[in-house]
Amino acid sequence: MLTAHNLSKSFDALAAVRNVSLSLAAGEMVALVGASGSGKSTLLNLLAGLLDADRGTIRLDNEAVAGPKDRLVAGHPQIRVVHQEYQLMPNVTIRENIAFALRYYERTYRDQRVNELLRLCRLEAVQHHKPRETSGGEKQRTAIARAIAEPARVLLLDEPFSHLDLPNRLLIRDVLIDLVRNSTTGPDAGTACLFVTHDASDALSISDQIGLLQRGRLIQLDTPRAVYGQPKNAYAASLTGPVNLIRGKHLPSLGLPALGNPDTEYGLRPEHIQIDPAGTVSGRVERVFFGGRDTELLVRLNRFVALRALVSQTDRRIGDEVRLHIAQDKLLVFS
Ligand SMILES: Nc1ncnc2c1ncn2[C@@H]1O[C@H](COP(=O)(O)OP(=O)(O)OP(=O)(O)O)[C@@H](O)[C@H]1O
Repeated sequence: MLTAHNLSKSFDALAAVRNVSLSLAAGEMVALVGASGSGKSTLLNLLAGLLDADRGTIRLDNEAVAGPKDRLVAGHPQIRVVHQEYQLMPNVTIRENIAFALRYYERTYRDQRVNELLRLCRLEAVQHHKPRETSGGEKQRTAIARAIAEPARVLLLDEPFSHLDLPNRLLIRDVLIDLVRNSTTGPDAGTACLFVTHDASDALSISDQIGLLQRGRLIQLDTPRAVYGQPKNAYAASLTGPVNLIRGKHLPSLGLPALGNPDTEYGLRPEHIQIDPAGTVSGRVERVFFGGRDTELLVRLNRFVALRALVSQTDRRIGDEVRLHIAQDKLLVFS
């Protein structure tokens, strides 16, 4: 549906987006993940038609999405964007900000739809406040409510959950999932959503595909399971969840066979290292990170190697000696 082909964008000498191709299908959620400065917002603005690409093309169905230099009004009417700064109108209320997106609709429908969006995004209590009288999370939810007020083909969201507390984060995640999943069966069939996030758990849990950006390049685009289970490199592994990075020369101290170049990095997810009295290596607990559902331990094996292990036992203390079982077949070998 939305297809980008070989997109590139530089700011002077800095190549912010390099030769990126991707496509979004109707009913699909795609998460864009990358380190700060890796080009996520630039790519989002290119896809939205808000920034002119140096090279490459963008198409929505069969129509070219033009950049601002070729349009009277920047952007595309069927592509909605939520920026990191929200861009709310400062002098009108939250309610009026949302209603503005529905200004071409008849009054009764508009009022009813605004009420529905206020309820959906838990904004009823602040509907008569101006943006400056609301919290960061309320502003963020207003920007999202405004973006989803009427059906669109594409939603592009730049860190849509960054200011939300956990209950609101889960709420808005559900709102977006429902909207995107149900869009293919409704009369206005087919919304696709691409969202930028720094949070691996959001990317893994609600997207159909994760795109990983590294210094402007899309280094991996695949399902959450594939990206988490077979990350392309150490950077991809670290962005998608906790990982132990181990140099080849240290593998034997983990009871693993030496592989390839001694300086090559390998990865091991903490959940693949377990406390086991029959385990092949031993170490001393150096830190304990209580996580509610489980606990992560930092276990020092020797001067050079300390491993994070995800364990269900919550009674381990700093200084405890433990034996570890390492799932050898789960060693991440990067391409
Ligand atoms: N208008 C601009 N002029 C010059 N450089 C820019 C401009 N916009 C972005 N950049 C640079 O391009 C690179 C990519 O920026 P971008 O905002 O796309 O990164 P990002 O991945 O969204 O970062 P963050 O996660 O911190 O928001 C950065 O080095 C940034 O400084």
